[in-house]
Amino acid sequence: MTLQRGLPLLLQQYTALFKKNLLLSWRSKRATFLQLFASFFFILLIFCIQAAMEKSFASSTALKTVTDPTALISPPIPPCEDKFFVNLPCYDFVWSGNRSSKVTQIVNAIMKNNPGRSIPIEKVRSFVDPEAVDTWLMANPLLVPGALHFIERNATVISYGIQTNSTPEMNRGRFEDPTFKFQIPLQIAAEREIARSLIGDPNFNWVVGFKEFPHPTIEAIVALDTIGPTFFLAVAMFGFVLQISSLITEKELKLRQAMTMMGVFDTAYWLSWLTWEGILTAISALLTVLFGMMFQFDFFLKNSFPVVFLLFMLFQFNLIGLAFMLSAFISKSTSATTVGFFVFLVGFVTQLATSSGFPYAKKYSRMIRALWSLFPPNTFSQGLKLLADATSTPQDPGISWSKRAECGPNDDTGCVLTINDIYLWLLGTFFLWFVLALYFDNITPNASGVRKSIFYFLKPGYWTGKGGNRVEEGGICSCIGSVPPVDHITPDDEDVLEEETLVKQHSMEGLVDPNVAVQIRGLAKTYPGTTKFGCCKCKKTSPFHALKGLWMNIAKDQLFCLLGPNGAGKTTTINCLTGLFPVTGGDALIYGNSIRSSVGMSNIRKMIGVCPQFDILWDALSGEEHLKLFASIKGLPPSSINSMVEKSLAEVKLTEAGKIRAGSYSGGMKRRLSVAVSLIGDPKLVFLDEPTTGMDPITRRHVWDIIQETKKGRAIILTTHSMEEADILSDRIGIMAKGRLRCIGTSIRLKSRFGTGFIANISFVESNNHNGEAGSDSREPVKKFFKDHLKVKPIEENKAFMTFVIPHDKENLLTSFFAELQDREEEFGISDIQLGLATLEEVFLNIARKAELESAAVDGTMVTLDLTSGSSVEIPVGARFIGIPGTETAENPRGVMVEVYWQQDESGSLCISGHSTEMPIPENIPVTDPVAPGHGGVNLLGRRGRRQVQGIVIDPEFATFTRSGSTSSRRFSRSGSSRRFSS
Ligand SMILES: Nc1ncnc2c1ncn2[C@@H]1O[C@H](COP(=O)(O)OP(=O)(O)OP(=O)(O)O)[C@@H](O)[C@H]1O
Repeated sequence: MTLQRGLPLLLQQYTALFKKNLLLSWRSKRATFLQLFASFFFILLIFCIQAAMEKSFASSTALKTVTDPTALISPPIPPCEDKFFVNLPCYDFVWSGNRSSKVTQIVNAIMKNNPGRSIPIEKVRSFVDPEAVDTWLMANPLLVPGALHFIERNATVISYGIQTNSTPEMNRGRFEDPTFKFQIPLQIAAEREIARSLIGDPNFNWVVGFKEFPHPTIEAIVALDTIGPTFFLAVAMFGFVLQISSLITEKELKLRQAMTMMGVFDTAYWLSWLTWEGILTAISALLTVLFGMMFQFDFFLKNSFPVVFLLFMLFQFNLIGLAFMLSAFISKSTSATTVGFFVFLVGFVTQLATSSGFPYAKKYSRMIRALWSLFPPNTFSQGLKLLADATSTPQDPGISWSKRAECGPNDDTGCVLTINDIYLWLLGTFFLWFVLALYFDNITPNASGVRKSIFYFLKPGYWTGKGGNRVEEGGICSCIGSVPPVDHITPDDEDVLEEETLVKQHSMEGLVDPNVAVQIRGLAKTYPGTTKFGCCKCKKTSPFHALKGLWMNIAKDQLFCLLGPNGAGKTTTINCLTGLFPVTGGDALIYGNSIRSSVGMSNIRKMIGVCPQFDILWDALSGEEHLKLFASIKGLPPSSINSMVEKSLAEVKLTEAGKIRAGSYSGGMKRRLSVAVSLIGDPKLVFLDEPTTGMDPITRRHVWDIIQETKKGRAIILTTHSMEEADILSDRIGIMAKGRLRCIGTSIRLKSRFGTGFIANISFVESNNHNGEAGSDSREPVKKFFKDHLKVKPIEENKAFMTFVIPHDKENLLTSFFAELQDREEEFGISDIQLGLATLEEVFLNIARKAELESAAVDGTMVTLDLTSGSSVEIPVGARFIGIPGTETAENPRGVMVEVYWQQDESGSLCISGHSTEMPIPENIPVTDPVAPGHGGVNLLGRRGRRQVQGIVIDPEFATFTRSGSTSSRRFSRSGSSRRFSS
């Protein structure tokens, strides 16, 4: 099948990714609804706030057109309780000058003649002079709204003064003007009653009226002006947070990494997000303007539609660019809301400063304005201000499209920025964010801690596609220490050495065997140690050699199984081969393409399929959609995608579930889908990293069938922790430990070379009373037969069967031995004889133990073996047979020993699971102590502070003893390759 390349592939990827984005938004309806319709709720809120404000200012005639103003005629002195803020009991007014009887009469007349209400005596208080009033006021705050001070100068002159608080008061949105409410009524009353007193006519008519000018509406209440910037920033935050969260989720779940492995173009990835977010932003801005018009805001009605729409759209689009850039620095999708909240808070504060005039006025320097305008909420806030100013009074016509580059009539900033300038700023800063987003995306470490160099764009190869995609490790702010070289160790295993020699020979001769799919040439990977400089401390990690030089060939049409304990370097090998990690040394050729060259790697990506250890799935997409997406990314011809996807789903038995979202799949279904993804596009080389993890036995068998089927015509590299899986599926197995290949070959070869030997299972006929003998006695002859001929005892026995382990060195005796045993089956009461090789699990454990032992020898790692006898000895990690010092007796002149059983803990390290019963150390067994010379009885300080004895290490090569029981339960599986001797 010819895969798409170049521009058609870019377009195909772009379309598929765009569709993926659309589906993700569609599937998270609530979030998308909020992103699009949040403006409705905020505009409704602004509308309500505006209505409330208009209500509280209803008495203000500035908000109305006044053609026939009504006069305010001789307003009465109001009761003091009407004052907004007053302490009770209060006084309607106080006065001074009470030594004058004339003045007292005048005040009495004021109280009596107050229009509409006589003022009672207890509501008025008199004083001698103004100083006495001041002293009283000082001691009794908020008890009276005003004071009158009278002085009788002579018979025809009475002076008066008024004392009131002139500060207007606000209470719950109402406004109290002390001049009109208290001062003027007091003034009119005082003047009226002084005049009547002087004239001597108590009914003298004294009427004073107040009337404002007729006027049109002078001002409008624009709530949008004050709260608009904050509210619209909040609206834009929904899109911002969702965008950051989508991008980071794809990074966090390594979906981005998986797409990269499949050869996605960065351009297609970013453009697909940009277009989709552009569409959402445009719809959201359009809805904002329409809702604003629906609620009859002058801001939206008077300013021309494109002017307002463009401001909202460019602002939200700009924030999306900012989200792209910030996403490069965030590694957890849960942080998206925190980042959104932080940006909102900063925006809120800077918008407050902007609305107070900073720095968009001539008095501020251009530089400050430019820096301030980099943050989108600031320019947006200024844009809103310009549009709000242009509609602040009913007479203002708003800004039309043609006048967008002109300063408005109400512009009090000295015209430093027009709405058109704001568009240009928002557009310019968007491109700045976008370019920075691409740059930081490349130079900040991805989920695997890999990034490009900070000057990657300066390398010509980056632009020509020939190089420049090289990746390195460590954070931008971390210094990578020098990487110590890996010592080359000649493998001690003959098969590994042979493989290495063959590959080296091919490599030197420049030969590539046509049957070889992958040739690994001394692949080495060292994770660099880094030094991170924090504010108070310096964090150092040392370099770690994860791969120490791998040499091997993996043939076409072959399934190669890579086994090894946790941390052996299997995933690292796969990550290096798939180009996710840069290699430190060596190389690998995949169908002749070097993984060290970018061109080679881009060719390799087209011919590989990868099923990583983790599931590369979007919860919201169905199985079918996943396969279609990855098929498009790989460049399958569009016409073949549907049929290919159907076939793949059928292969992994997901046809029924194909339309269901992957989020509701079980763990096994997800793994099967990941396997299907790796096989899409008929890749020539497939990497399966623990593909059956988490599957039930039935599903696992099914996936094995799929793998068996797909083996034809392609190479598969499989890693697994299931020995059964490796045994069944693999053509060849390599076992790695501590970054090195420890053995390589077919399953049978490994079992025969590294297993304990042969396992013989003898089953007995049901009647245990054969030949008249009873109970276990009936089996004694069989035991004796094994002991006499092969010198082995049973490792397990019960009524029905016995199990013997026969060492390899007895192999030449086996044919005649089993022939005789078969002949005497009836005599021994045997119903079935099975002979098998040791299991792969045993091989694996032996190799892992050996590697641990080696590493313990280098590191000197010792552990304490607590013996059932109560004593304890220090032994090297991984040692199998241990002699106990000080146990020499006349009967056992060499002392006793135990076999130590090991298992791996959660971190993959070996730990003791038990030991056998003590047995005599046979004659002529060499004993070695790899850790401390002068073995046997070296005294060490034990973990409880006691002196502890170091055990004697006995070389397992010579330790061909039979086991006679153990302190831990050990089961020997009777599966594996076996020869069957059946009666
Ligand atoms: N990015 C990294 N930085 C530093 N060390 C790492 C990094 N990735 C892996 N390692 C180390 O490299 C070693 C090999 O890891 P790797 O994941 O290849 O092992 P593995 O054989 O695949 O193990 P498993 O069976 O658990 O998947 C481990 O000790 C691991 O801690």
